[in-house]
Amino acid sequence: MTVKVYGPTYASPKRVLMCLIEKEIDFEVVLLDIFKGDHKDPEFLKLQPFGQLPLVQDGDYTLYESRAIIRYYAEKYKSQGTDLLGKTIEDRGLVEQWLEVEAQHFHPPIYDLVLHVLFAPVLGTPSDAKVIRESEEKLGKVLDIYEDRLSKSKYLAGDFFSLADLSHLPFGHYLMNQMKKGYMVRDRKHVSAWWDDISNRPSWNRVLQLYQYPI
Ligand SMILES: N[C@@H](CCC(=O)N[C@@H](CS(=O)(=O)O)C(=O)NCC(=O)O)C(=O)O
Repeated sequence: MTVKVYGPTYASPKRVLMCLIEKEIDFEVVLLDIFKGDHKDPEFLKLQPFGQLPLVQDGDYTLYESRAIIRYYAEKYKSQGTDLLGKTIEDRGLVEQWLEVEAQHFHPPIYDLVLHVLFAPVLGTPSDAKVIRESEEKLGKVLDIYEDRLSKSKYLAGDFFSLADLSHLPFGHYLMNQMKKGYMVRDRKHVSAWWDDISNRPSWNRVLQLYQYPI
């Protein structure tokens, strides 16, 4: 049964697409338009009660929350494609640690920047300069910690590319491209080298080639 990924053009679903490509898992997609409210359609809400993307359907198994989905497939298909979880339980602990750091420390400020810098002008919602300034300050402090970590380790969890690195790509792409805030990465030598390494992976370039961002 082919995995069905809902909402491939949006950022969080791109986490899932990259994981599936790295694990050599076939998939098909279901296009939805957030700007038309497709994600709030009652039929979709029966599958994803929070009305967010992604959702995946794998036969009669349905899953949402992008980070849960990538953990599921990385584990289920551990023996094929790229090993994204490390070799030992200690490796796995560090993969989980940096996945949580991405979700709890990297994502919130960058998500606020995306909303206030990119989406606000399109949606006609407020673009709050104070939120933008504070989010950039918070993100800068997070990236300083990344700079220290990546001065000692090629990737976040160790000397291997993992889900932790992968999880940063969809919103990091916004920072480096649409938001034109690449200086936040380029001003940090080790973060910059790390970003160039992970964002040049064929799997990520395949995702970008297949499914354009909406903004
Ligand atoms: N924690 C969720 C967040 C998903 C999420 O915020 N998706 C956005 C799209 S994107 O920001 O990832 O591009 C969405 O559905 N937004 C619509 C909404 O929140 O109403 C995940 O990681 O799957």
